[in-house]
Amino acid sequence: MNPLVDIRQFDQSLWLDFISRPILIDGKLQRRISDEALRGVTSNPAIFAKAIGDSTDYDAAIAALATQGKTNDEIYTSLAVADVQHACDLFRPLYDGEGHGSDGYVSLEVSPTLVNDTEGTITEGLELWHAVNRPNVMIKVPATLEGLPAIRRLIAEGVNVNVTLIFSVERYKLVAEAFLTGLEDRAAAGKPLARIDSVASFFLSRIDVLIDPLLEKIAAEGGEKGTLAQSLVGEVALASAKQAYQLYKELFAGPRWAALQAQGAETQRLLWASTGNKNPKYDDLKYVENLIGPHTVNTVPVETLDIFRAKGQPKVRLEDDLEQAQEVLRRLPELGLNLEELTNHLEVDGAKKFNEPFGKLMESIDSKRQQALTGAVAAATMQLGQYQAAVDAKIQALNQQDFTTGFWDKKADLWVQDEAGQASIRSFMGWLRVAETMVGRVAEIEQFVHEVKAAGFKHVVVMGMGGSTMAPIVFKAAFEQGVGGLPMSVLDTTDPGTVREIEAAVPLADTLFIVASKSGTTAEPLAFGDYFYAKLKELKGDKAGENFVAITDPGSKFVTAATEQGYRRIFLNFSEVGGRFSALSYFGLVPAALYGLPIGEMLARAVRMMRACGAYGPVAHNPGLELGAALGVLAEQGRDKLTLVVPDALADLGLWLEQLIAESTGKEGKGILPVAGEPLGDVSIYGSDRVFVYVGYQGQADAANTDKLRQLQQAGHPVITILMQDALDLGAEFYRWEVATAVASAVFGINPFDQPNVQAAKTATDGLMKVVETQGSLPEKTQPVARENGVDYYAAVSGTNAAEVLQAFFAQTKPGDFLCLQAYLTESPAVSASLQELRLRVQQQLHIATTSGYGPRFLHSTGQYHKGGPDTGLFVQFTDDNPQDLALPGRSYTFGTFKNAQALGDLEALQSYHRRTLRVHLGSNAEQGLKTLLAALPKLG
Ligand SMILES: O=C(CO)[C@@H](O)[C@H](O)[C@H](O)[C@H](O)COP(=O)(O)O
Ligand SMILES: O=C[C@H](O)COP(=O)(O)O
Repeated sequence: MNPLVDIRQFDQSLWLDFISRPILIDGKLQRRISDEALRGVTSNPAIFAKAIGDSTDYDAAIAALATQGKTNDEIYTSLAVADVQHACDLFRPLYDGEGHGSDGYVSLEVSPTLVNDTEGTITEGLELWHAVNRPNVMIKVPATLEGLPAIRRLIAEGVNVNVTLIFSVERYKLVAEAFLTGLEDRAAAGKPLARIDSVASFFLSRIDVLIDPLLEKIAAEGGEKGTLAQSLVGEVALASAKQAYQLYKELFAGPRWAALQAQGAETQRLLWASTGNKNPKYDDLKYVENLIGPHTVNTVPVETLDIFRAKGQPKVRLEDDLEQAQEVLRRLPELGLNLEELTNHLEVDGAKKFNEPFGKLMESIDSKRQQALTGAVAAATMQLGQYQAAVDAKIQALNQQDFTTGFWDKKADLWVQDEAGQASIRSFMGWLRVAETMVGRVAEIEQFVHEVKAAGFKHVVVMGMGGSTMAPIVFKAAFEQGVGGLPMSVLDTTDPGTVREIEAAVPLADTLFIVASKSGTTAEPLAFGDYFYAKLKELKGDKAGENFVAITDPGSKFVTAATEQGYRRIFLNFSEVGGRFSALSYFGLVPAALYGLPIGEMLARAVRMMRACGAYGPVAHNPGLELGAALGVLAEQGRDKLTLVVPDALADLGLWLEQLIAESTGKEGKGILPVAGEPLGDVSIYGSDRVFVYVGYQGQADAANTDKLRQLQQAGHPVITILMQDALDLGAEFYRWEVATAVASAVFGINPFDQPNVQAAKTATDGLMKVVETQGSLPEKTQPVARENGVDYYAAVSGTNAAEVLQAFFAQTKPGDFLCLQAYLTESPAVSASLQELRLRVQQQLHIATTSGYGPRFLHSTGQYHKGGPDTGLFVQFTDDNPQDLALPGRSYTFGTFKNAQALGDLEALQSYHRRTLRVHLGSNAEQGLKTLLAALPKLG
């Protein structure tokens, strides 16, 4: 038995007189709707003042909006509208459902400063109605004399109106009249009347708060009047409500009403407001239990609602003792109390009670806004030596051409001149402002996180390739798991050993699997999804879908598949945001939030960088443009190896930067090669093809790196340093680097947003998989040139043993070349250490840049540069026997075969571009095989 539910049998609707972002996010409001028959929400300026001004819950959003240049009013409206929209969405099933009974509404009030301004109220009422853009919002308008014409007009416009601040039966009559006339105006204009709902909010406890002390004073004087006064104490509010209800019944009967009703009109129900008891002598439920009557609403504060749940006695009482109620109001004048005058005072006071907290709220927003505007983005220090003049000239030229304005206007001719290229560029520029859009989606994502935790999930696995998983990889390394977050793993390889490791490490039934694929057609994430879905099916049968979430573009085929498989949630990203530019969209932010990171703050920092880059008006220095111009000019002058130096915790930032830079710029034989994970060595080993970029933290000494960087700079190498305040600045840095990459691409005159060679490799792999499906295995076309100690060497060079093949292969090196290690192996510390050793030896002996990546991850990243960039790479591909292979459910091949196809497809692609390649097959034990190779490696150079 729950009185909150039982009260429904008396056709009384309970609404909640409160809103705040936490109750929207943490599921509390949803639970009240689903479990406790809550049927609506009212807000008012004082409620928002408490929610926003007295908490830090909205601070990140305020900072982001402030940085966008919004005024205090705009910030308030944006926050309130977002919350009301969110609440409206939670009530939408009720509103749309058959038993809606005119419920399912959320009220949003016009500014309290408009209390005596008819036109202002109409304008703002319409603005809020359109801004919230939900059929189940009610716009609250005060019942002042100036408010009445606004009510009529808004109703005539088809806006749902909650008339607030009604304190007397006389005024209530005028309110109902405004409503009826509004409906008549609308009918006369030939517009429909159905589903235009309105409530008249009659304020109760405040009446007793005002009148009781006056009565008590008279009572204290004694005599007949004293006795009468004593008998009226605590009776006036309820008596007013009862009389108003009788009037309601009268007004919404008879021919006038019948004519409107025939056109589908609903009555304007009475809503009891101010129903939290303020007098400790009275029962806490005085203004709830006594006002239960058919077709009425009571908006109840949280505490009162909870008391009603605990001990409420629902029963119709609104028409009890009607005569006595009339008597109360009739006899007041005998005591010299003029109710109308007194309630006028309540109206003035009511306006004040909203205006004062609202004023304080605006002051608090103002100070948070000012504070946000003082925040600066991390400065990039550029020590460019002999290149400084050329870079400065480029920056000046870009500024003269007003590049920043053109950039924000999406002028594609800043990059390429052909029409098709320009159209493609324009269609991928959604990333420019996606962070702003996501500021408004933080609450939605955080609500999802609460839902996932409430459902008992203990772990998250993000599965995808390239841009769809890079940001989560960076977050996992750069941050500790956040308070209240879930442990997170990322799967971005078809390597069966790694799939097994993840499967063994997570509690399957309690793990949430996120399948992230923009296109929804990439073979790897679909395979991961199929594999783990089959596992979950074994555990949970038809409920397997509960453990799956999709992030993909609208309209992708994957949306249909995920829907059919009953995925818990599908987040639709934005088709105009490309994969490697998607860190600040659902792809990065959903995993980040599940991992417990404050995504609102991260977005606020990103927006700050947007501002610095000119998103909200001209800037003297655009940090994204300046970095991009420097990288572009340096690359054109031969410094095309961007050597990234970072403290340990930021190691994986290199993966993200590699993809962004290599995949965006590595095409048409041009590009910048990101070199990540190469430890800094002696100055003498570096050629004149390097630019060094250090990304670290302010105030955190990193002497080993910074000393070496100083020496490099003194030796004439360009060095760029960016020092973040903390890891949350990654939001800003993602943005800076995205702009810089786009600008560097403009310097080269290429389209930064396509990846033709990655697509070609995907297509080649798909072709090979078709061969596997029809013939049962991959074609084995070549024989090794050498075979030694269980390791096979495949190359175009000749040699009779491993050392000779390696010698001949590396003998092809020219200054300015780079070594690229491609490991289609299970990632492990031992494998990584051997790869690092190989890099180091080559770097020290041949003085070339070295890169290393695990396959197939790098195919979706640096793979573009390998084939599309300049012909300066020496590629060593490592494969093994996939000793721990795994079957793929419903397919004729295994993960291992899939991975082999990817390696083979890419090798063929590299060779078709005449790249220098060496494939080393390590046999059944990759760790051992790598050691064998290192032992065979002769002195080079
Ligand atoms: O929306 C409404 C009425 O429509 C309510 O939020 C209404 O403003 C509140 O019930 C009152 O402001 C609360 O008044 P009180 O309990 O502070 O006297
Ligand atoms: O960087 C993107 C990868 O190629 C994956 O693409 P996707 O998100 O469409 O699956």
